Amino acid sequence: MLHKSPRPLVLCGPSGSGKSTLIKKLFDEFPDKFGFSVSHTTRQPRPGEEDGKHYHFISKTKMEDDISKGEFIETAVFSNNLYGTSKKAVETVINSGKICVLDIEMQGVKQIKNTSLNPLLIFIKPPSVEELERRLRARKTETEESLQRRLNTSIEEIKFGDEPGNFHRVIVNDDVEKAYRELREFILQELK
Ligand SMILES: Nc1ncnc2c1ncn2[C@@H]1O[C@H](COP(=O)(O)OP(=O)(O)OP(=O)(O)O)[C@@H](O)[C@H]1O
Repeated sequence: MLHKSPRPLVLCGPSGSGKSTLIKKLFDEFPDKFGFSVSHTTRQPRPGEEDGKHYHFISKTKMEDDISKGEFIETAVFSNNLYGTSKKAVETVINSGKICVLDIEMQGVKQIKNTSLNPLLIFIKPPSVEELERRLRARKTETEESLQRRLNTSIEEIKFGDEPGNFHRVIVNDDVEKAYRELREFILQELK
């Protein structure tokens, strides 16, 4: 018998809002249930990031070439770098029988709404832009310039997240355990 695959999950939110932290908790608790759609990016790896696990790190020319061949579901320019989800990345997870989890930004969400993927859309919202700045500074992954770019973009992203109808759920990541409980309950309820 054919089984319809469960809806993919999309987590979106400003850089530093806590998407990776929450996704990691979900994978730690349910290693066999969820699988991560590994995005492509032209940005440099951060310390500890593995090619093929956190991202597929790719050159700008190769990525532009693959985009023109129609290999991507969504692409975005963020902080001077290209990001995107390849059709293959999502297929790999779905074919493994797991629920596909995508971490994508605002432009990608707009594009994915026009596909047949029909994902559950979750916005991870920081308690404030000031707190977002504190977290990004504490993470020590950004230069002053890329930090400012991320903070500037976050204002528009938060507006998009708050707009009724754009997401199925908005989760404020104030206390991380509380945010995770809310995420977990929402997902398990929706995917029952
Ligand atoms: N509720 C929280 N309270 C305090 N710090 C947090 C909280 N959630 C996440 N953090 C910390 O904030 C930083 C940003 O979180 P994280 O890297 O998960 O964000 P992100 O949304 O995945 O960012 P990016 O889009 O840049 O990858 C990390 O150092 C993380 O440990």
